Amino acid sequence: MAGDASGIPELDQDKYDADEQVKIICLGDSAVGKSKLMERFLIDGYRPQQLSTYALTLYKYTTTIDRKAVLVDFWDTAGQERFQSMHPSYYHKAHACIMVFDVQRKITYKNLTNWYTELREYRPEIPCVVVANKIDADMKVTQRNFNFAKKQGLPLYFVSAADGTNVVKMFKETIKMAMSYKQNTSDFMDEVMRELENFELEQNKEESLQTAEEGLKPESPESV
Ligand SMILES: Nc1nc2c(ncn2[C@@H]2O[C@H](COP(=O)(O)OP(=O)(O)OP(=O)(O)O)[C@@H](O)[C@H]2O)c(=O)[nH]1
Ligand SMILES: [Mg+2]
Repeated sequence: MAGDASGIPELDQDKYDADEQVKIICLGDSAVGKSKLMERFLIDGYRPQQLSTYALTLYKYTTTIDRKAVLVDFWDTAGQERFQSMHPSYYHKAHACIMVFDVQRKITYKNLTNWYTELREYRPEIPCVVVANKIDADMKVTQRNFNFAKKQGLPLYFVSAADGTNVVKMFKETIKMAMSYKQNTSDFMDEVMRELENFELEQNKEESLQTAEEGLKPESPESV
């Protein structure tokens, strides 16, 4: 189990001035290159040293889609053999998933089935992409058939965090999928959550109006 993420405060959307906020999670065995892919996308860089992610890392990224400012929270973790599975809060309210394997290690491809099963337990409907990483090590792999993605009807991207091939394309398309999921979801629980959020917003508005009105009331003669 990864570190308990439930203690993480909700990100402050206002602070980033975003119209929308989406959460994208990353899954896959240890050392498939999850963190390096984030690094490549977010800072257009890549440091080859081996550094395993400790429990959970959160990256924030802002972009504009259809003239809307979008704040993306990328969740990266060391999910892997060491922990077997993720804490449910990792999946909580995620809008898309990037599932990575290493084209050089067959076991990481086989384990996609386990990651996918767990993902669907918590998030049955969110868009998910399959990412075949490290193609720089052997370009021939792009000719091979990776049937898992096809069988599950998921998009498959051949990428390299080391040289950057397809990294931006994969992330941008995933962000778009996350946005469109958020806007058009038919997931019942998500609808309920959205209603609740709207309800809370309305309530807060009413409360602050009330406070403002009270502040405007003339002081009663007794209090003078
Ligand atoms: N050749 C090659 N090596 C890569 C690529 N991406 C990552 N690596 C190497 O693979 C190793 C693991 O990369 P990480 O990004 O730390 O893997 P991770 O999936 O985040 O691993 P955990 O944090 O343990 O879950 C590092 O030594 C990287 O340099 C790639 O595209 N090509
Ligand atoms: Mg990592």
